[in-house]
Amino acid sequence: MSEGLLETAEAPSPKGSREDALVMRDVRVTLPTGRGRLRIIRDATFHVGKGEIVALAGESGSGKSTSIMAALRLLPAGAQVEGTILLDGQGVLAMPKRRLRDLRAKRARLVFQDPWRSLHPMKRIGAQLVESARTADPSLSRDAARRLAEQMLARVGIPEPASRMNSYPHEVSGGQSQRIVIAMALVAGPAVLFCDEPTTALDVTTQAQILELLKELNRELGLSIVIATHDLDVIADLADRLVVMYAGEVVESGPTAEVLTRPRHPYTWSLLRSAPGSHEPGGRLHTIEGRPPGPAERLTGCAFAARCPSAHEVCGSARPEPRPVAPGRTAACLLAEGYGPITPGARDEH
Ligand SMILES: Nc1ncnc2c1ncn2[C@@H]1O[C@H](COP(=O)(O)OP(=O)(O)OP(=O)(O)O)[C@@H](O)[C@H]1O
Repeated sequence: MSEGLLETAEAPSPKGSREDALVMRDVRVTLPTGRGRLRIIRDATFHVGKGEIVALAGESGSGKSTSIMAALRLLPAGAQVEGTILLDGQGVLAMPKRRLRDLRAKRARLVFQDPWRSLHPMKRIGAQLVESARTADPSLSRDAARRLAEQMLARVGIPEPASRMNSYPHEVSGGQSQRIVIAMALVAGPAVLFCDEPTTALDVTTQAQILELLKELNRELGLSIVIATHDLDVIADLADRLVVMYAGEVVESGPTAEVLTRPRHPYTWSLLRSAPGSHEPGGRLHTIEGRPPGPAERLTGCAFAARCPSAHEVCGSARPEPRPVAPGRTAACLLAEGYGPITPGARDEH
């Protein structure tokens, strides 16, 4: 778990520095299962700059949630995490439990897909907000915490916040609950907000409103946001940078607009092609054929090779490492550098 290299990094590097909100470097996660210990994350490297919104994208099971839980050290008992994780400038993996709890109460907060997971059903909303504020700052008086809670409820768009404080979670809608969960995070004054599919359980209109709220909070408070999603449409408008994951690996990363318009990894290209809204002129929606390899499968080459429209023979036997392919961009594809941008039918061209 060496952090030596990062200590000397001054300017933001492709792999991040202590100045970043989050640095994940060569992170490997294994989990104990009925089938033995399985490797869930393989050498994942990415960073989230201060004030940046970074999306983790990929199909279900690609390792987005596990990466977030590893960053917060919230993985189930028995999980083994190797590599380097710096959250708000602090090494997470060797951190004593008390400091870790402090970090999670104040500086790094998590918003789940299901707001009910964060709200106590039997406690009034106001009491939960006050508790969150006072856990983060025990010097805060009950009155000051209530005022802050009301302010934050208003900030996230809850009408009549003072009277809402007296409601129970079951008395508000799903969209409002998610706003309340975000307010619960905000009263702590966090530096980083982790959002794991924060809008998947919501209807389309509410989804758009929550995403707009996240954007505003990022702009106004300088909040760094890490958002896991399998929905490329969601991130296109929200994220500054995109980290694409496949089978527990980071296969591509870079500024969102660039990655979405000129993907350098065939998986990103396939994902884009399969996204709703990217219909071909005939109106056909594509799906990526086949399935990603599971964590129990032994890989000799590229994890995407079996499904890749551009695969060469070498892809089945050589494992690609993420490499810089343009300023601020990486791709883990043997073809990304030597063969230029990935396009349909690329295999036929070589
Ligand atoms: N506690 C666990 N025990 C065993 N395997 C797990 C556990 N948690 C996750 N996994 C496995 O780890 C892999 C990555 O899961 P993860 O939930 O991180 O993916 P994801 O990209 O967030 O997917 P989703 O979009 O469905 O949430 C999957 O193969 C999953 O089955």
